[in-house]
Amino acid sequence: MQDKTAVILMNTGSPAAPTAGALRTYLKDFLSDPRIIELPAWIWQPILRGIILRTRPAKSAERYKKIWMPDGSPLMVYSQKLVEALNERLSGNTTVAMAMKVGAPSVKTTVQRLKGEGYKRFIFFPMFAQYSTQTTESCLDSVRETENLDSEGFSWDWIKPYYDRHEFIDILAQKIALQRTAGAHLVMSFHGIPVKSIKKGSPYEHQCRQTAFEIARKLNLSEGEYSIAYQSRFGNDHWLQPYLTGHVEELVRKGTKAIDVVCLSFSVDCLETLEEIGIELKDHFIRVGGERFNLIACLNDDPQAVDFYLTLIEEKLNNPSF
Ligand SMILES: C=CC1=C(C)c2cc3[nH]c(cc4nc(cc5[nH]c(cc1n2)c(C)c5CCC(=O)O)C(CCC(=O)O)=C4C)c(C)c3C=C
Ligand SMILES: [Fe+2]
Ligand SMILES: [Fe+2]
Repeated sequence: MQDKTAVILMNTGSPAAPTAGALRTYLKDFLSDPRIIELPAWIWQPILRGIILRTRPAKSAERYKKIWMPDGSPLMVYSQKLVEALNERLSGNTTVAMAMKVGAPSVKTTVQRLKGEGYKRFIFFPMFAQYSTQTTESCLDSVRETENLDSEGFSWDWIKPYYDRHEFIDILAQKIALQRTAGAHLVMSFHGIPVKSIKKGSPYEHQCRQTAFEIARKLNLSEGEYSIAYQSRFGNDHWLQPYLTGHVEELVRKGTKAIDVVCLSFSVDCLETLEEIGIELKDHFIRVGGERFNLIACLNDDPQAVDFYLTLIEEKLNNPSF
């Protein structure tokens, strides 16, 4: 009989509550990750502790309050729904759980719990379609830091980025087609990262563009009907361009009055989609002269997405090299 296998969905994680105190703990952890801020600690930590952690927690808490759900942050609520949907479809020796890079549940506590329940094989599934050191690799760092995963009798592997998988493209194209508004320009938004990461060899930009081009091809969109932009710039470094805010201003200047925005770096809706795009960007678009703004939902626990994630999990389960 095969060893009991646990599949662990991974994401960045959310604060425990939409309060300044919880945000301080969360941001301290998040922004101390050398994958996120690639500066030597002796330069970065005084800035983080002396400036950022004095001002950002309260501001971020106000943003989280706007989108917080009765059961928690949208990221955690949708991730939990995904875990439940996948568990309903998997039987026998395989279970699905989640673990977050920052906050709870951590990889360490999740693995400890599952080991206690007799699980021997672990498949980690970073829920990011495009590879980046800031997300995928940061999640894998916490796996590597988890004690005894490589010890006798245990094994682990991970599911690779799926930015160009035809099932993924097909599902997204279908969702976009269903949620589009007539005559609107489609903005495909990806999370930004610093350009210096690309110069060091990150495939992230290439993978984002592949996702976008494949979706555009599937939807038969011509060049003027869609565009790519990068959201959420943090700090003063050069990040991937065009920056989303300036990009929508430019669209309005050129006469576009209606846009649909789809956020393709995220598997589930979160602060960065619901508040940053759905509230802040929408307000900005209307303020600068836009008329119709429509945010297309992430895949979340959509049944077709669940089918696709099952395919990726089953491919890994059946991989004899595991
Ligand atoms: C330099 C800073 C950051 C980089 C680079 C970055 C890349 C990056 N992030 C995501 C996805 C998520 N980020 C989330 C929260 C979050 N991210 C940063 C900073 C960087 N991210 C901060 C400071 C925060 C905290 C929130 C805030 O105060 O702005 C989240 C969680 C959101 C939630 O709902 O809880 C996600 C998801 C991607 C995909 C990405 C690069 C590819
Ligand atoms: Fe982020
Ligand atoms: Fe962000």
